[in-house]
Amino acid sequence: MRYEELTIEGRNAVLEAFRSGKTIDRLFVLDGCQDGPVRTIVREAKKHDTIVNFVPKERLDSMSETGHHQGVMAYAAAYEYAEVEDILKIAEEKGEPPFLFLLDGIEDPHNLGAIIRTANLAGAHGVIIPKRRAVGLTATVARTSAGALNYTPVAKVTNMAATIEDLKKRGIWFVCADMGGESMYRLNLTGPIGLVIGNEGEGVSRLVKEKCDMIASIPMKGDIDSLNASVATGVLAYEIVRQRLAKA
Ligand SMILES: C[S@@+](CC[C@H](N)C(=O)[O-])C[C@H]1O[C@@H](n2cnc3c(N)ncnc32)[C@H](O)[C@@H]1O
Repeated sequence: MRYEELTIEGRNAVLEAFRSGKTIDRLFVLDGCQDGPVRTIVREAKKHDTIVNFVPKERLDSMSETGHHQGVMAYAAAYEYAEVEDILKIAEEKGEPPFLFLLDGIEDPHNLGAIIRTANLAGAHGVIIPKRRAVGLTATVARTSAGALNYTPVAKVTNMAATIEDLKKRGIWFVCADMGGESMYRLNLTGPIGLVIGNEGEGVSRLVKEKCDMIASIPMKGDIDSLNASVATGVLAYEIVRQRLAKA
């Protein structure tokens, strides 16, 4: 495991962090804020022996990375990046064929957070992101994931193409999401699978695309050229879920 500092902002994200057992060092609450959800969070903090600081709005605003603290912020001791092996182990323990998301350079933290949220709810075992030229696990990512980041492991790798090559040897098939591929409705997406999603501007890099076994497209009928990366992830992930359920 590798560690990074993490600021958690927003009521839902902070509450989920407590409930998932994450170690929260300090909780900051807007002075005078006493409504039900905030009282629940403060109760959780006391249960976990977390220091609670009541601070003025200006202090919270100056600490906030996202501007959306909703009167509640927390410092987590660390965020744990998983290893790819940890993700495979989760699939094995659940007795399920691995279902992974590989993000080839997502830069927008809102997209990454939304994708982690989808990964969690679609039953993906983990998310793999590259070390360079991509957003990492920031406070905005944590907040946008709506707590999913506490449950869905995220691994960082140096070389996405090499990771795919390695995982292919272990029986995982890779489907590249791209506008110029085969309709996703005609592909068999039921086996151990890695869904590869491209960068918001450049799409999936040539090297990574070449390593993939299939290229899947979501049919588009409108006038513009592509879906948002997190929307495309959601649509494809749920086609994978549908096919797996239909086969079960
Ligand atoms: C905003 S798109 C990238 C658009 C970029 N201009 C390009 O030409 O690739 C971000 C990613 O979302 C996925 N995506 C978007 N629309 C898609 C579609 N209709 N079918 C499959 N994947 C799609 C792809 O993985 C794509 O790389």
